[in-house]
Amino acid sequence: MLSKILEVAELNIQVAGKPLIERLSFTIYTNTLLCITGDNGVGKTTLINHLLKAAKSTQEHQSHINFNTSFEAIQVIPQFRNIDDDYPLSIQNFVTLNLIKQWRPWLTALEKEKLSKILSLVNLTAIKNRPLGEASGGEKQRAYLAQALIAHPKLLILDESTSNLDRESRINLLHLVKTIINQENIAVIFITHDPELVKLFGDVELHISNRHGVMTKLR
Ligand SMILES: Nc1ncnc2c1ncn2[C@@H]1O[C@H](COP(=O)(O)OP(=O)(O)OP(=O)(O)O)[C@@H](O)[C@H]1O
Repeated sequence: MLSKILEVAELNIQVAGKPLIERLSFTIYTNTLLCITGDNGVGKTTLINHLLKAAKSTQEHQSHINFNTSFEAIQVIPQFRNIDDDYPLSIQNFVTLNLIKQWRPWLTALEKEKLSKILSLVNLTAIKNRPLGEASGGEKQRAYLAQALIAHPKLLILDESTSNLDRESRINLLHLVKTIINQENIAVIFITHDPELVKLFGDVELHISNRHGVMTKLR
């Protein structure tokens, strides 16, 4: 059964004293890929930052934003990441960064098993010892995905994660995300400018324009 992960009701967001988003309402459920679309500058990233701030806040004043999950169960793959070509950490050590709370040079048997399962899920087992800096764009995105997934999120947020990938890699990544949504019963918010991906993979679309959001059920 689908359960509610987040409910937004009549939300207004201002930046620099000016309204950016007005009276936005939407709900996101588990096993759902919600695509957020809209022109550059309509406020997609600002909306996500606003939601995350609300999730982190322990105060009850967030009556317009109701998370049914803890802040710890939300993972974000941001739009930009500083991974240079000479970034030395191996793919598996990069993924592990989100697995253990305090650094130590070993993993327990259970942690090793988790790591191996996730690396296999994102098809990175064969190159797990390769420095992340040497990985291709698509492999890097799969490593980011693995790093997020190893924390067992209930909500995963992808901010334009496919924008630097070619068409085939974009489609492969979204195929993988869809598999994970159904396997792990999670919800995914995917900010994108790619109408083909929305059409092929989106369950619902939240389109923002002129400060307002319109929800469309896609399948
Ligand atoms: N702290 C801030 N102070 C002033 N303006 C801001 C602030 N944060 C964001 N903005 C402005 O709010 C608008 C929305 O920005 P945002 O990055 O959320 O858009 P976006 O829809 O994610 O765009 P893109 O598709 O280009 O990533 C932009 O005009 C931006 O310059």
